[in-house]
Amino acid sequence: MAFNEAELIKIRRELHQIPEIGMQEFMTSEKLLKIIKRLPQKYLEIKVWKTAIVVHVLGKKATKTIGYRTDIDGLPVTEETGLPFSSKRPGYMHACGHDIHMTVALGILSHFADEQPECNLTFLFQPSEEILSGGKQVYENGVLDEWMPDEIYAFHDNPQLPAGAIGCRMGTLFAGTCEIHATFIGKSGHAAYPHMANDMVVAGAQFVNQIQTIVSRNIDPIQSGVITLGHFNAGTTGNIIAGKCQIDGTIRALTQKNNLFIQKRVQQIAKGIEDSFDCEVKLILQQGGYYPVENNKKTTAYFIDYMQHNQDVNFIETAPAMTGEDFGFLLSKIPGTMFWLGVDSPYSLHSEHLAPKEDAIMKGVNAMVGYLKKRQKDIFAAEY
Ligand SMILES: CC(=O)N[C@@H](CCC[C@H](N)C(=O)O)C(=O)O
Repeated sequence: MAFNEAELIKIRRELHQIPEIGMQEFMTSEKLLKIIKRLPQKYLEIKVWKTAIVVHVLGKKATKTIGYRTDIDGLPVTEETGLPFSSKRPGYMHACGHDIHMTVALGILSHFADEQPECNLTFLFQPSEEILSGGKQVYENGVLDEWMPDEIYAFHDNPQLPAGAIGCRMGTLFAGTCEIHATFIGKSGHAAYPHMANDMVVAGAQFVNQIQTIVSRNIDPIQSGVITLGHFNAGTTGNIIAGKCQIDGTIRALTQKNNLFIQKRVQQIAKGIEDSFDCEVKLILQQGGYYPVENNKKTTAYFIDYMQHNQDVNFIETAPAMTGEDFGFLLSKIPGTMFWLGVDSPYSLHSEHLAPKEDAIMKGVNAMVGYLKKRQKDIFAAEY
């Protein structure tokens, strides 16, 4: 029997209590595996790679494979929701809702473990979406190879949409991102003798200010980009000149062209700081697999049409968002569609207060089971 709503909510709460960060999702992966092994195994084959799990469901007419991906990692956030099933791991939380993502995936899988699908289905329980591009790692290590999907789907939960609503759009859904890690190395010294030191607070502050001219002065205003430098650390106390400064941040752009252009400007500015402050700047720009999430024309038109015409689905056409997702990498290799699932919360993703509404879970499962059934039938009909 497919999991019912009460069973899924129980699973979600158990997963919520054991958040683990990217590539360290050991308890999560073990728990998922236990749940998957409770399902009828007749059509299933399971493969484990590090903390990733791939489940292949053998279809009746196994010529095509549809993929479905969920991420499984949590964040280094101290939960402050006050929920009775709050994180049991201090300092870690499912603050991006991946516990909801995993639960919906299990709900869909449980349906097709019970009722054999027409096409093959490949379910990917993917580690490390927030850091280290888990999707890229899985793909490049050949983990999907033997069950490679012909098309693939995934969602991200969205606190700003009503619980259970499906949001999507043709074209780009999310930005491509790139992490910035900049270390400024000068010379520390006494506050009274600046001429004998090389002050990295001043160099770092110049870097921050100059970076903020990239989007405002170099990007076409009709397009968009964001550079947020969320971490600045320098010095120890007020009367010592800091010889070192560490700045970390992230670039976001809706096209890969603009992302690469911003990366180039960050490099130029870092070089300029090095020259003008006579210091060393170690700059690391890390994009990994965080490409813009570009929805495939064909699968997305089909997806939107199905959701719009399904009376049980509250479909909302959404604008592009500056959030990032390493599903962008998988979509650069496999045609497919990413969408939002509304979870209705006044708090944003990554907030320590985020408490997604659980009635989104069953609505998400039903929408996707319905979609996958229809899609399989139509793929099969088109083939024969
Ligand atoms: C949905 C979401 O919040 N995704 C993350 C992805 C992180 C990308 C990477 N670590 C970076 O910061 O560039 C996001 O922050 O948008």
